[in-house]
Amino acid sequence: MSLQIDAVILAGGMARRMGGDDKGLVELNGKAMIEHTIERIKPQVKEILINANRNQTRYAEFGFTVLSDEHTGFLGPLAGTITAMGHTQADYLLVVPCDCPLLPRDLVARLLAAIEANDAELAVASDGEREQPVVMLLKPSLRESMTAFLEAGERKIDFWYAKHRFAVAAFADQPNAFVNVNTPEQKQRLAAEINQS
Ligand SMILES: Nc1nc2c(ncn2[C@@H]2O[C@H](COP(=O)(O)OP(=O)(O)OP(=O)(O)O)[C@@H](O)[C@H]2O)c(=O)[nH]1
Ligand SMILES: [Mg+2]
Repeated sequence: MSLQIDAVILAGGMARRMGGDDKGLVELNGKAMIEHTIERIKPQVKEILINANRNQTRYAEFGFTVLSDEHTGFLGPLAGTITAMGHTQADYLLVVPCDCPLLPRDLVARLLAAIEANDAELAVASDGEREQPVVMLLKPSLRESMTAFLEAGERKIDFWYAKHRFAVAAFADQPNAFVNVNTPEQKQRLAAEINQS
């Protein structure tokens, strides 16, 4: 029996560095930023959930369920992850941000392999040097632990998963995999690179 894997794309932040524009919806090379992420992730999972705290109607136009944070007040990516964990029946939930348009096409396969090889509860991606805390595959049953952590006032995902059996999947062979767009300048630079490639 094969495992069911769903994904949540986190687009629930304030995007202050983007100047307040909704980061998932800003245009990058003719598409909304989140559409790049959707294209990379869709072939790898069963269902996609989009986590957004504004412009929900626009996000719904992509054809997936849109969820807003249960814990309101922009408490960070943990809040969006907790919400999605409560809305999936999958064996594993893939968590990715909306602002990494070049995510690996073998992201799920390698995160899952890392979990299985290490008998871990979750796996986090790494670019070979640094862990990418918003890119992980985890069991939805970890929801209670994550909720307790958030409700204790904690916000940092890497501090949370450090308390669990976690594995790291390195993607050193894909140098651009986790290129992250936080500012209009980073967006322009990436657009130019994509056009050249
Ligand atoms: N659900 C939810 N997601 C968040 C929240 N804050 C950040 N995120 C998401 O976490 C990921 C990484 O966050 P950042 O790159 O810092 O995005 P951001 O917070 O919108 O941007 P800045 O305000 O410029 O830091 C992005 O996919 C965000 O959408 C939040 O309060 N709730
Ligand atoms: Mg932020």
